[in-house]
Amino acid sequence: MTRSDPVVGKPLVSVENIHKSYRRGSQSISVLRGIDLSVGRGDFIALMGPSGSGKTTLLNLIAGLDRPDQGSLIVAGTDITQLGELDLARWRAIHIGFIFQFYNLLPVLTGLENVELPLLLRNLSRRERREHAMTALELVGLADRVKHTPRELSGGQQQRVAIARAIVTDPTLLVADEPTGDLDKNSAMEVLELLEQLNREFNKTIIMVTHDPRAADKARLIHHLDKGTLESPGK
Ligand SMILES: Nc1ncnc2c1ncn2[C@@H]1O[C@H](COP(=O)(O)OP(=O)(O)OP(=O)(O)O)[C@@H](O)[C@H]1O
Repeated sequence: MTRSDPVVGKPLVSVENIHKSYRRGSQSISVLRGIDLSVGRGDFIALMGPSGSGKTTLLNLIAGLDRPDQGSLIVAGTDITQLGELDLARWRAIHIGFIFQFYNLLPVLTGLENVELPLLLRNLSRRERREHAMTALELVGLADRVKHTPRELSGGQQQRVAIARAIVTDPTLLVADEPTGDLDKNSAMEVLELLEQLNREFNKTIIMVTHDPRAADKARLIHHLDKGTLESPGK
């Protein structure tokens, strides 16, 4: 990953008139109702809104984990609504780094092995994989914890391992769903400062779903979702 000056500009994510509903029995629940959103390269945005307003649904659509019923989703130059399952999975592996609320680390692997995982899909030697993973772990401040398994680490340390895993492939976009939702105040602040550093120093584009106003405060722009529609951004 290269260190660079912050550049906010050309949209990296362009969401147009997205609609999404889920079926529950015979009922159809409309979750997103005509969302338009543009996220610049190098931007850091927070998605806020009441529980059930559709934040995770929108994040998953942008990250290519789910598909909209209607609308276009241009992310990193590709209309991902047009990709088949296999191409979409390949696209995700190249372009998206995922950070989840509950870290989603594999408990039987060490921190280093967890961070190496996304690199198994790349054409790299074992040594190269190790070097890349070590660099990512150094960046998140965990070079001295690489042999620990997740249960030997605190929540904040586990989330930092998860962030190292998310950045190890140098993805175009980082998506974080409640990254501080399971952390105490101090660990949450460390994780947020790390995200802020990735955005400012490494120009990583970040979309973060959060309920936490302190987390949203770290973003450059806050978008509010309410009942499936987006309000004008504020900050
Ligand atoms: N796979 C699914 N099948 C059926 N309904 C779903 C599915 N995923 C989400 N929903 C429903 O869609 C609505 C929006 O969910 P979503 O998780 O996007 O909201 P959210 O704003 O992220 O909420 P929270 O803040 O509680 O995480 C909710 O009513 C939820 O129950």
